[in-house]
Amino acid sequence: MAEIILNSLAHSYKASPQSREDYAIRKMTHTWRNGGAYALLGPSGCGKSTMLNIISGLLTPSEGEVMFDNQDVSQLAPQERNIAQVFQFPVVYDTMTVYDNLAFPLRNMKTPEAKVRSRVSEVAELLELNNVLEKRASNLNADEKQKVSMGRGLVREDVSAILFDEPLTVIDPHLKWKLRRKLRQIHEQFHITMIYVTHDQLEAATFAEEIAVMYDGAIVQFGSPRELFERPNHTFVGFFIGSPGMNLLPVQRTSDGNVSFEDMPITLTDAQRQVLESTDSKNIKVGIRPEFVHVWQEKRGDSWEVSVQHVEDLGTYKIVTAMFGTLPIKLRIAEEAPIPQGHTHISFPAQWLKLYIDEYLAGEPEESASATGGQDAN
Ligand SMILES: Nc1ncnc2c1ncn2[C@@H]1O[C@H](COP(=O)(O)OP(=O)(O)OP(=O)(O)O)[C@@H](O)[C@H]1O
Repeated sequence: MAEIILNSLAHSYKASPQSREDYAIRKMTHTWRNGGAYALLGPSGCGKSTMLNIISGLLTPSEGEVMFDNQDVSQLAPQERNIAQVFQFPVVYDTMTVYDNLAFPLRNMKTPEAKVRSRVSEVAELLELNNVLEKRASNLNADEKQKVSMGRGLVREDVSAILFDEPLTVIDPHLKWKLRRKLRQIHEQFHITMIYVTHDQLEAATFAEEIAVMYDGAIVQFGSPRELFERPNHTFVGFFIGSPGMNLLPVQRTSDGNVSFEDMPITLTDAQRQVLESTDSKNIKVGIRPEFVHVWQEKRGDSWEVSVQHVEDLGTYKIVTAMFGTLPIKLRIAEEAPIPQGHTHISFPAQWLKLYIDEYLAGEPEESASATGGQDAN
């Protein structure tokens, strides 16, 4: 097991990168603590696989260092790094039995056969592969093959970390949930550093204690699922996490230090006003999650009227789409709440109204500051 530090890391697939766009990973410093269960979450093409391959040594970064427990492993080959990697598609030896596939990484390290037996049977039991141990891998279905791939990652006790690159893609939907829970259980049992790449927020939240959200080659936030939900550090996190994502409203400054959206004044907190004053950026947004918008039957002093466009009944709650000025916004209302018709009134509780300057969260009270990715500018 190891703490993994990515130190001023950057990667470009181009021989002589010129601009920011030429980098698949923009310069960043990030620590994956020893024994943590992490998810690396982001859309297609944001650099997740590139980062995993740099950690495992399949790829040498163009800049920066990879440290395992203070040892610089940047120049070490994958086999010297003691990392297990499970890919999207199964990697098994078709001609071997399941038992021999699982035993392979241990035998490679000249582990005594008695130890191989006990470890293989432990992992086979965890992954419910006991009944197929004597089968040839070529006779397995896709689910079973991927379980064998995972088993080969899990069988060695001495690995520094296990990296999973969208490992459940080929797995039958009803088995996915079960396997995710299983991986979590395995983590609790063995406390191995695990990094799990996915573009699915639910998958990330069920597996990980902490999630690194990656966007455009950078980790834009690193935090618990709750932190990402309640305090998105970047507009992308607000938009990407949650269902539906955060409402983001482009706003203008007003002469009293607050902001307005399409001439509707929005009052900020003192901390938000202060930080707004300290910059002259014109890229200003406010964000509020559909869950936190207050919906009122009657007009109130601090409310705005919106016109209801659409109500989607999702059983335990409803999602209302309403026009706020010219912008459609989403409101989440409880199952038992009256369904707004025609026009309704909304307000934004100060605690949940977030300010974004140049897409990054600004003006939050210090004590609620969450961990961030610590990315350098590039
Ligand atoms: N071998 C390569 N050569 C050139 N460019 C590459 C290569 N591999 C990835 N890229 C580019 O690097 C960027 C990051 O890709 P990467 O595969 O790391 O993203 P990802 O988040 O894992 O995406 P996905 O979820 O689709 O696998 C993308 O723009 C991609 O096109």
